[in-house]
Amino acid sequence: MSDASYRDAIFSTPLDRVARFSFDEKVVACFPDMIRRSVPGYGQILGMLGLIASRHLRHGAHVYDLGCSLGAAGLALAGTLPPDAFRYTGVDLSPAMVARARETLAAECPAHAVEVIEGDIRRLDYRPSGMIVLNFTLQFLAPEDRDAVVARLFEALEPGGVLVLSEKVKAADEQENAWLVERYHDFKRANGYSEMEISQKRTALENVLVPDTLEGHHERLARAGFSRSQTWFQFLNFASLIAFKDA
Ligand SMILES: Nc1ncnc2c1ncn2[C@@H]1O[C@H](C[S@+](CC[C@H]([NH3+])C(=O)[O-])CC(=O)[O-])[C@@H](O)[C@H]1O
Ligand SMILES: O=C(O)C(=O)Cc1ccccc1
Repeated sequence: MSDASYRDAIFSTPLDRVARFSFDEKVVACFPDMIRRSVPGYGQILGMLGLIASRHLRHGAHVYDLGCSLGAAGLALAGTLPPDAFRYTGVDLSPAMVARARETLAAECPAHAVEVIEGDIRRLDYRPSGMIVLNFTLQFLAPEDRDAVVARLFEALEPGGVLVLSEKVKAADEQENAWLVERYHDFKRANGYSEMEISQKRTALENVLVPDTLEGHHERLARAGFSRSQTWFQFLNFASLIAFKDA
């Protein structure tokens, strides 16, 4: 097993048939580079997680990071909060991600209470938690599965708990959406992706990453029981929301 991280060149050669995007070994090997060059505001959102936790998390509470990939949210929390401040469970469906996340967290924050489990967030038996992070994960679930998952997360949160939900979003207005998508492609070009990479990845993500509107997210959070939710971050068509469970 290697802990090297590579530049994302997954869609850089022409493919006869572009397969559906999946979180396999090839993606894991270049994931930090891929997400940094492909998700506007990714680093800033992670940087805020520790600050949000230090304001909202009861000392020693449990935190879930659902669709944790390489455990970046766990690393961000451990970088801000002392070892006794929280217990962290990262969950991911991809065995390759889970293996790599375990190695990284063990090496980077050995004093913190962190674990990573391989599992499907649609079927997990959730334990009571003070904070739940869904950082760019809900967008990969089939739209018909999203309501039930968010409702179960509301039930798992303790009174006063928070859900942080980051997502690629679409605008309801067609012209507004087209402008955001075009500027997002400019953002990718500026980060070194070619026309071919942008277009082949777009094809690979069709029906795999299905964005909702921001309004759709707030409505779903309200249906799940959250009395209050707000958008605290947006950079082009990428946004992060926080939802509060009453104390
Ligand atoms: N049903 C599922 N159950 C569990 N995991 C899933 C499921 N479906 C997809 N995943 C996992 O959700 C993650 C989405 S990436 C999250 C980034 C991370 N949060 C980060 O802050 O770096 C987002 C992106 O790559 O744009 C992948 O690791 C999938 O295996
Ligand atoms: O790259 C894209 O087009 C995205 O929408 C973001 C992304 C980042 C990492 C994996 C899948 C999608």
